[in-house]
Amino acid sequence: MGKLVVIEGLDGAGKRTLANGLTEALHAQGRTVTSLAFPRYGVSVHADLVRDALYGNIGDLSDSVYGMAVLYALDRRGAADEIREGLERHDVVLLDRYVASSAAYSAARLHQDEHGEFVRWVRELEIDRFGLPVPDLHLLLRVPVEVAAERAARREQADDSRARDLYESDGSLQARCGAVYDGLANIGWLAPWHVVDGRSNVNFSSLLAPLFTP
Ligand SMILES: Nc1ncnc2c1ncn2[C@@H]1O[C@H](COP(=O)(O)OP(=O)(O)OP(=O)(O)O)[C@@H](O)[C@H]1O
Ligand SMILES: Cc1cn([C@H]2C[C@H](O)[C@@H](COP(=O)(O)O)O2)c(=O)[nH]c1=O
Repeated sequence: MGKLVVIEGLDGAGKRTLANGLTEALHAQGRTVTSLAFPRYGVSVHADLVRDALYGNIGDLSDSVYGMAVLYALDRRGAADEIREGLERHDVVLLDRYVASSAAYSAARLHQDEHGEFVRWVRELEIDRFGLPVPDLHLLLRVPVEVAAERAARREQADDSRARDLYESDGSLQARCGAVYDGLANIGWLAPWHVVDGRSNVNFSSLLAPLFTP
């Protein structure tokens, strides 16, 4: 049975870049990896509705924290079998964002913390009710909010298709979200968390070692 590894962090933190590095490091160790990134834009109708809402194209939908969270959750529910199959066939299923993204962003939008009502609700919905697989490990890619914002801004300049959405343009939301992520990591919400400093060079071997100790 493979390991379910989830990368979490702020918009622009460098999650995709870390996922690519980890995949290379796992391949270099002779291990097989399959990856998914949530929301699954272009694959899931729920994810595409999320994108429309994040760019203000579905009226007041994005005002509803729970409405948005249900769309994110349905996207993941639609991927549950693929994740389970991936775990049967591969050493690692690597996810760029998962249930903890909803916990962190939505709690931050509601000005709640890791102990709040929303975090409890999202676990009940996605894990208990939808039966989504529980991660073996979260990697929290931690960078100061200003660094993440600067990286997102640079990427926006370089790539027209990556214009910042409602959440990405909200600096105060990103700051609160960073605090909720820290809180989730602190209490080991849902699964173990390992904090990765996104400003230093990542030591992939030491990140991966705990996953494969006999
Ligand atoms: N360690 C790093 N140092 C400097 N720049 C980086 C680093 N990691 C990523 N970047 C750059 O920052 C930008 C954002 O990186 P990336 O797309 O990996 O972030 P992300 O967390 O996946 O973003 P999002 O959640 O918004 O999709 C990219 O332009 C990337 O090249
Ligand atoms: C999966 C997921 C994401 N979010 C937030 C995080 C981002 O601000 C946006 C879009 O994600 P992307 O990585 O920039 O494409 O949505 C969320 O609130 N809940 C989730 O479950």
